[in-house]
Amino acid sequence: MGKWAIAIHGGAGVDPTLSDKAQKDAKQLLERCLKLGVSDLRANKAAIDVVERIVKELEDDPVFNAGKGSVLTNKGTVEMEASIMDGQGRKYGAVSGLSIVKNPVSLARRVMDKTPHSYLAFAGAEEFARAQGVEEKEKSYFIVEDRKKVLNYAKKINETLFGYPEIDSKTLKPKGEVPLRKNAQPSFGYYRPETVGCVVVDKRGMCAAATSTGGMTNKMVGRIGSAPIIGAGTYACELCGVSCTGEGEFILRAMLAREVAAAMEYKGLSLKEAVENAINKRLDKGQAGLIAVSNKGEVAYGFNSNGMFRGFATEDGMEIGIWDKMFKV
Ligand SMILES: NC(=O)C[C@H](N)C(=O)O
Repeated sequence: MGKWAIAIHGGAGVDPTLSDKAQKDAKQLLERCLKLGVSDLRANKAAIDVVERIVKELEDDPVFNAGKGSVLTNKGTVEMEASIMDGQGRKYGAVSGLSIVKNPVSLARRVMDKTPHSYLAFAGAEEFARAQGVEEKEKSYFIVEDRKKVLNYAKKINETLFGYPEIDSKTLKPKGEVPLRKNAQPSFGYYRPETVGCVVVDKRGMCAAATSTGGMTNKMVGRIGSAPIIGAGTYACELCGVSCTGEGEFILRAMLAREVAAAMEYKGLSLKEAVENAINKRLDKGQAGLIAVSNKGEVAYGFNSNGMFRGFATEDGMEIGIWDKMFKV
């Protein structure tokens, strides 16, 4: 039997004014999810089942931007999306435009397992969800108060911002100078990214990846980001599993997740080298991060944002971090 490994993220780009309590809540959630993943892996569960289970947990908790607690569109609605990929056979399923499905990642899994297709969106995806009997919730279940405040704030200020301005968490106004986006691309703010993802290699050396998100605050209704797109937000093959987070438009252009796998496959780079290559060379613009595992049981991560909620576990232990440093737990 080979070495298992698991990594999770709760989004790249962290509000610099994030309270200690919010940081603690995020770390506790990451730790709880890692522990669940570790016990599943020790019990010989398959990588694809573990990534689905852990992303479900992350969706159910309002701490991050996925499932309950998703960020809001420019119309104040929720449009969730998710994808899952099994490295064994390179099978993939994705969903977008969900407003009542409790666990988008599980619907993505059903698209992969139970349809001849790979990707369902909006009304068709929700019709499929109903036919499958997956759990649904009222629209209000997904919307938490804090996300409304952030949407109002995003609407009030200049929409062509780059990354995070320093935000005073009480007044929700920028502290000091607001960094203006150079070469503005997407014309919406970038607040509370916090997408979630999980990558796993199980004891048999099988890799899997899953990513789930509400997208970006103030996104146009109908906008699809990187999280559900194969090769951009999520990728898994025989060599590795990758989940990305950050400014979707740039992740899409870079095909960031596939870039890690391709560098390993065709250039023979190690997992760590391939991750560094993707973050440093393929992301010319935009803030993003990613987590990855290899079929040898290695873990790697990288980000060019001011931080990334993340954690990983191997037989050697468990580490969690938000800013530059990782801490053993
Ligand atoms: N925070 C994120 O990771 C957002 C996601 N990549 C998107 O573009 O929707």
